[in-house]
Amino acid sequence: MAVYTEIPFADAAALLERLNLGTLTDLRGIQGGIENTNYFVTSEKDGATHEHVLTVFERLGFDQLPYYLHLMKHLAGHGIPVPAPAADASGEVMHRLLGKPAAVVDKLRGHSELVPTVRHNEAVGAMLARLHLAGRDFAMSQPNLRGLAWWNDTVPVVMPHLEDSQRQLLQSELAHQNHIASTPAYAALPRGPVHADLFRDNVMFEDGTLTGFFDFYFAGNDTWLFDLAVCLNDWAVSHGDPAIDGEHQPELAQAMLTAYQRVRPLSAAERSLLPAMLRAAGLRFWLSRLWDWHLPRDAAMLQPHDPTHFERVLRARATEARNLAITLLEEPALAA
Ligand SMILES: Nc1ncnc2c1ncn2[C@@H]1O[C@H](COP(=O)(O)OP(=O)(O)O)[C@@H](O)[C@H]1O
Ligand SMILES: N[C@@H](CCOP(=O)(O)O)C(=O)O
Repeated sequence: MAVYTEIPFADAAALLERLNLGTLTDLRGIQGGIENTNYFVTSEKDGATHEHVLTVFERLGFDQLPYYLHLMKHLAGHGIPVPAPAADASGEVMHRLLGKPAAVVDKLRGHSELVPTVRHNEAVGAMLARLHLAGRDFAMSQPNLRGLAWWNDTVPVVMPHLEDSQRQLLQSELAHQNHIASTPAYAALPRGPVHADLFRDNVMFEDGTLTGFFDFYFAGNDTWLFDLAVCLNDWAVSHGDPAIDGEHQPELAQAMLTAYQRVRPLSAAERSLLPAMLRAAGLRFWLSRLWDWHLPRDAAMLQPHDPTHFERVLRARATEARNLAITLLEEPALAA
């Protein structure tokens, strides 16, 4: 479940009224997600029915949210299918409900594809590249708050909860990522606003067609390659069966990479650092899952994901990443 804050009907109705979205007719808590309180809201305006998503932010504060909400607005304005946030009469897109920050965004059609095919991965790869290009003239900047600085702060916090082999993996990977971040090749990576959490459950499809990317609340300015690596580690690995969980799925990875590069070919620096970024993306989500698992801020408020899946992903990427990336990038279709 993901309704941490119960929103009274009257409060939601008053907010919709203020946003000129009509009269609230239905308010349904959404069972899904782990970070925020989400409701589907239905309203009537000028004889038509409208659907939106009302989010109350449980972790993020009033300082960080403008970046995410304005990025969504910017991308939607540039033709990327992203839920646009509703503004009040003064143009403000961040609102307040029960003392917490809140937003109302367009409801996307369709559902998530948890077992994607090559077609789904092609659609996501192409749209991700379009998103990166569309973000180039976004005026605001905010670091990826789950980036290297957070990894360095958080590794010592989770360390006491781990077994020796896990400690070793975490420490050596952090050292590797600190080294990579200091190299000229890393400095040469193109960057801009990135989603940074574009997992299968943050993309909608309807009848096989991509209808949108959502949940931008881990977005930030970072390398485009890191964003692509986050996607590859979720959309192109095995899930579920413990015997193969976390294994690379070459056909799915190839589909995403090829489609991405048709829109924006990777630079030489990006091609050389794909293995390192696949590891970085594995580390990022293993670490956040460990942190949620072992150090819940409030047990009643969090539904942590299983960290072991990303431990497997990281171990696999750390041992195979170089060969894997070389194979992927040597495909004739991708040769520069
Ligand atoms: N804009 C949207 N359009 C349609 N459904 C949405 C939208 N935003 C959220 N949802 C639904 O709410 C669920 C939880 O949202 P999510 O952003 O993943 O929550 P959290 O940030 O708490 O992890 C999603 O799985 C999806 O079903
Ligand atoms: N995608 C992350 C967790 C973030 O949760 P979300 O529901 O907001 O996408 C993970 O799988 O660890």
